[in-house]
Amino acid sequence: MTSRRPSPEASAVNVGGVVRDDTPTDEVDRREAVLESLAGTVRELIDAAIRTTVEDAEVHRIRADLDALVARLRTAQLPGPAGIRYNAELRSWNWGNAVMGAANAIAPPLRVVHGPSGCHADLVLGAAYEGPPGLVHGGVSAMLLDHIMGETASAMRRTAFTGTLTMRYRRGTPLGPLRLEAGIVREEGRKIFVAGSITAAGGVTVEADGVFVQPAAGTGDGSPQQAST
Ligand SMILES: CCCCCCCCCC(=O)SCCNC(=O)CCNC(=O)[C@H](O)C(C)(C)COP(=O)(O)OP(=O)(O)OC[C@H]1O[C@@H](n2cnc3c(N)ncnc32)[C@H](O)[C@@H]1OP(=O)(O)O
Repeated sequence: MTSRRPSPEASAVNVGGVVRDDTPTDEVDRREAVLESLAGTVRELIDAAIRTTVEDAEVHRIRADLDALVARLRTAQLPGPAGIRYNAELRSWNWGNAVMGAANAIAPPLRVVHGPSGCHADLVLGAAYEGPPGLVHGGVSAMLLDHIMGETASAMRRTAFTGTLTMRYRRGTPLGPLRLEAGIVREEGRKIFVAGSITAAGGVTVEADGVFVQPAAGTGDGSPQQAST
């Protein structure tokens, strides 16, 4: 059975940087699952490439095989980054997002759970996220907190950009299972103040405070309320 792919060039209308794309939701879901599966394997590849100890000649043979696979993927591709798309049902998708993009093997990926008092996410970080030996890179911690705090500020109903993000690294964050949490502290006009944290087995490792700013009316990015940046 053949299946149609979401076809951004055919049906996309650009609305202020976010693209209206009338691909039906069931096709978006199907394609997302396909790309997510590919990203999972590429994520394994990244981890394996970091940790392999096979001999040099084998590394060269594997690289040649991978070069051929990359060429096959590039026979049909977008002209640039994936961006954010949404359809008439306000199903949005941002498959290239650095933190939670379904097609992005660099993304951990983050699965954010929205609750009554904020958001949380459980994830496991492996060798690809190392900074100090055995510990999470500080920039990765900031990236993860930026995202979950931004989602918390946005609350699935408004656009809010990171204005200022302040990190306190209390102790090293070990690679492995982690929990991210974020909650709104207060709001003042267009500013939303958010607190966030990373917790590992031994307790809190990183705390963050952020000011997220809703762009002034008429200067938004045109996205539907639930589109993620
Ligand atoms: C479901 C959705 C999920 C979404 C998840 C998103 C997670 C990811 C979040 C990100 O990473 S967003 C990408 C990183 N951030 C950016 O690229 C933002 C770049 N900067 C901007 O777009 C603008 O500078 C910004 C929207 C932040 C503010 O521009 P405005 O023109 O709206 O600000 P304006 O000068 O009118 O100031 C409005 C208020 O915000 C305050 N403000 C402005 N910039 C600020 C800043 N940078 N930090 C703190 N406060 C700031 C400013 O003082 C003022 O406070 P008061 O009302 O009390 O006077």
